[in-house]
Amino acid sequence: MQAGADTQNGFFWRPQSANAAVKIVAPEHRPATPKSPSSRKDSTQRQCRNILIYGSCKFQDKGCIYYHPPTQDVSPPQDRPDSPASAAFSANAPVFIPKSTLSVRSSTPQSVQAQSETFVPTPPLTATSDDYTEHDPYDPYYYPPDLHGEASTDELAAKMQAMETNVYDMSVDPHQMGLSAEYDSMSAFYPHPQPTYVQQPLNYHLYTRPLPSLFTRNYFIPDDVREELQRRSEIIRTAPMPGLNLPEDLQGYHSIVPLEPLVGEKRKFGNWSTVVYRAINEKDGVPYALRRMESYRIPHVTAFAAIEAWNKIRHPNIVSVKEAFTTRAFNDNSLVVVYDYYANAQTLYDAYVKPKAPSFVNGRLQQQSQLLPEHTLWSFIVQIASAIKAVHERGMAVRAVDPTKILVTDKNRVRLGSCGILDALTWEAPVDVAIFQMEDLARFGAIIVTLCCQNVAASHTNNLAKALDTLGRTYSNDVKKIIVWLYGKPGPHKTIENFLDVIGSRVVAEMDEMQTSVDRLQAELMNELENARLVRLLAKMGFINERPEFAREPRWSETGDRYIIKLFRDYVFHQVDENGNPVINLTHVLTCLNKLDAGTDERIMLISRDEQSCLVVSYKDIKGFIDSAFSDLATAATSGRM
Ligand SMILES: Nc1ncnc2c1ncn2[C@@H]1O[C@H](COP(=O)(O)OP(=O)(O)OP(=O)(O)O)[C@@H](O)[C@H]1O
Repeated sequence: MQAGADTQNGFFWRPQSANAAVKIVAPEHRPATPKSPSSRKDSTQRQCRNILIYGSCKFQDKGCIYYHPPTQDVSPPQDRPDSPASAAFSANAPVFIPKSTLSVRSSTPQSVQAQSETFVPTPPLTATSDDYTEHDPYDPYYYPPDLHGEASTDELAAKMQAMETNVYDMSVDPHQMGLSAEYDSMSAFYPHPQPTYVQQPLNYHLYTRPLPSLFTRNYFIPDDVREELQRRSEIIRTAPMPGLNLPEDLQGYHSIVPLEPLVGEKRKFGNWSTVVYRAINEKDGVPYALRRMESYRIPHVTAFAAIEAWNKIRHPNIVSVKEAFTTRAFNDNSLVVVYDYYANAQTLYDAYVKPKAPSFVNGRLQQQSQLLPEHTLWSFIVQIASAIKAVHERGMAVRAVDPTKILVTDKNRVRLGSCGILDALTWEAPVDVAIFQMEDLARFGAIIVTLCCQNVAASHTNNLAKALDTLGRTYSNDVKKIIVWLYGKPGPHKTIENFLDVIGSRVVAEMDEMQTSVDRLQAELMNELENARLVRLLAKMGFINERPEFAREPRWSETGDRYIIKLFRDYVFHQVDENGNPVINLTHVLTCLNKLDAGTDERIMLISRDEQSCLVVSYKDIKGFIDSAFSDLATAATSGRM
């Protein structure tokens, strides 16, 4: 049923809610009586507004021309404009005649905005007749001269609009908004007592920066970041290849996928054959990397003590060790060590040392240049040094400082992997941690040479002189110095702490880079902050709106509360400008949805598609209608009716 179909009174009214649709009609032209050319002339027939508002009129006996009923007839104003009683009163009010044009469908009228509770102080109910001045009670667009001086109605409306924009920001000083004159004049208007403004609690649902007016790129996650995250997400979800004959369940891990080829030459870790798998833990649902040492029978449970020690180390440049166990699920005795999994990770060797296949550049097949930029090299040096320091400080040694055991898990982010395995495998051998720590430093030097020369053989001690000569052509003297230091003879001063002292300025530079990177990511996060909840809200509205099975249901027709949801959808998405062109304004959409999600008391005017009726309703009400409609749908779905 269309609005206005209620032929009896020309507007529909729903007693179950405080909202009322009001039919829009052309202004009624009352014939002027010959005796009263101006509307003021019949004012003695009309009740004085001061009586309605303040209970008395100080000009009653001083020439006020309006009707003053006997004292017992006067009931003081009790209802706030937004109270249900007041709303019911307004529902039965005379036909609403909009003053301004309604060519912009569903726009919030200024008259509604002007009702904003936050900034229009309610006059104290105890006000005496001395506190106000005489005014024309029958001009609904009247503003006291004090309030706006010489400003036009439009100017004042614009200021009210500005106040509306900041209505939720209680921290904003009205004087900063250029409203000082209005505020001061309002104080003069209600001098005794001053109205008290209650500080509302902050509503963080509204504290967003939804400023994009169009769907420009700047407001969304950059393509490269999104693609990388998407790729990782897909890799995590890749299903295991059929026919690999892998166990379905491995001590609480399932969906086992090998991360390296199972055919061909077996990979070696020292003397042991090894394979790395990705598997999902059934308890937490998180993917982990499982390194399996094939055909290895652990002689004693004390070998696991080393894994426990590694389990306690948490460092941003070390792949954390979760647990270790033995298994016969692969039809042999295997030792499995479980690590954190980094989707799409590469080893340092694969990323920067392994020769790449030649590729076509400008139509020519060319060898790909992989030369590591010096600032990236220093970043790797600082990160690896920091990881080694964390291990040495605990009286342990890494023992797996090798380009094939260091993972590149993000752009220029490296982590020591495969930690703890050698400790578990060689638990019986006598341990001299100091020697292992010296070895860590020497291997660290070898990694730097390998990265600079892109050749593992260059890092062998007998090739060092030639390697230094080669890398000296590309890299600074500082790089050469630290390589010499790391390859140097062991001694009490050759510690990772001293090494970090030597490269102190590079550490500071790396720290700056990290902070900048965190800032950048946080900025990205800010852009994405609201998306999740707004998408949920949009999904709800999508489920509710335009369901064909509800086409004939009374609750969805123009008299039902769910009709409001339809109109609200139009208000949010289908606005048109004064020329009838669609308004594509993302800011408007985000602002509306944020207010809807927060369920604010702010009221908006919804207008029917035929522009024959309008409805003033708060976001809070609309939120309630959407929630109830959606829960009805959900109930119907679960009970199998849909
Ligand atoms: N924790 C992990 N998270 C994600 N991927 C990993 C993890 N550990 C290893 N990998 C991946 O598993 C694959 C095999 O790892 P592995 O350490 O055996 O490297 P490799 O290049 O095969 O070295 P090697 O030649 O010594 O066997 C590599 O592609 C590596 O990126």
